[in-house]
Amino acid sequence: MAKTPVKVTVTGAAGQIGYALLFRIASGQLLGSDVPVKLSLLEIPQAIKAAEGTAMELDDCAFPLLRGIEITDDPNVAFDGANVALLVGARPRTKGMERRDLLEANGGIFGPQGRAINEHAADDIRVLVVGNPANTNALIARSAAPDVPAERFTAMTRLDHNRALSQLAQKLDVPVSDIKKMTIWGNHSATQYPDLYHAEVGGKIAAELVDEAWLRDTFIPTVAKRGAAIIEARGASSAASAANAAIDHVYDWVNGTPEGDWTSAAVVSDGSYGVPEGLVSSFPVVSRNGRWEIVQGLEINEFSRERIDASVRELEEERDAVRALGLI
Ligand SMILES: NC(=O)c1ccc[n+]([C@@H]2O[C@H](COP(=O)([O-])OP(=O)(O)OC[C@H]3O[C@@H](n4cnc5c(N)ncnc54)[C@H](O)[C@@H]3O)[C@@H](O)[C@H]2O)c1
Ligand SMILES: O=C(O)C[C@H](O)C(=O)O
Repeated sequence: MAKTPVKVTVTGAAGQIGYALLFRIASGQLLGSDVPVKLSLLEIPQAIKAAEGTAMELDDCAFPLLRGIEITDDPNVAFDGANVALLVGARPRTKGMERRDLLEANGGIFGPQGRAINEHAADDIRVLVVGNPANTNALIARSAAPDVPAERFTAMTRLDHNRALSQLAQKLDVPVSDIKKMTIWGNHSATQYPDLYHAEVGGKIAAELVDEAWLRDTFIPTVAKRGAAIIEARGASSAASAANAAIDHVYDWVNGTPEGDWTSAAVVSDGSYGVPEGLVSSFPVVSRNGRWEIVQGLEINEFSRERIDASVRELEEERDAVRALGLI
């Protein structure tokens, strides 16, 4: 029997992540090689023409799973019947812009998008926020969508997770596939905490396989500041690796994480590990039956506690700032 196409809405579709993402979605890598998709591209009016150009290229790939492309500058149209929403488009920080201005400008994007999702998306909508500041943008969108279960709003820390896997694999000279149970805690920012006290390599705890100075002074800052290092090297922020992480996040969410392992995602906190309820914070998670579940019962040592708390404090400050602006 023919399957109904899944509607995937991508905002900021004409941007650099959009360009790295759309072809992979259309080829079946987001949801599965037997799942037909319809793409909806949301852009600002000035970028609609560029989005049309990308759509022409998508057509020219003749992807068997691609069942239609819609291009619009209206969130109510873009999210109408959407099953998956990838919120990539955001207002970048420009020269002279204060953090408050950045949060306010993004509130003007993610509030209306959250409302449009609330009113028009399909009942099974799943939202991944990529655009920065990703965790707090997800909080804003979620607050604007009271009728959508909170668990459907997530923000992306899978790129940080993948970066941590690669850094550790290179240090230990092992394939990435030998590493299990990596965790990113907190915010997608320089305060994030990549945790080696639960990660396992060949069944051994990773923190016991590296010296403490490397863990503290090299591993953590390299992972946490990798985004800035990419910008410095490329002259533009990460695009293909960010798109890859978005694909990994949604694929696992829909299809489940492998037994005996977990991944990292920023989800709405239920109070686990002392993270205040409602904050969108990164945790170790598994996906079962299409739902993220926070891995429970991990022992958190003092070193980890301090770092998780520092990142969560930053999330609380961002939450308080958007609350003061009336955005949540
Ligand atoms: N979470 C992560 O791990 C991660 C990693 C890399 C980049 N990012 C963030 O992702 C975002 C996008 O990055 P990029 O490199 O693609 O940027 P980009 O500037 O190349 O593209 C952004 C696109 O968003 C569009 N846009 C702006 N406002 C919009 C709106 N209201 N509705 C729809 N589209 C809108 C712009 O027209 C532009 O085409 C940035 O905020 C970046 O910081 C996050
Ligand atoms: O866009 C950025 O500021 C960096 C990005 O979030 C990244 O982690 O690569």
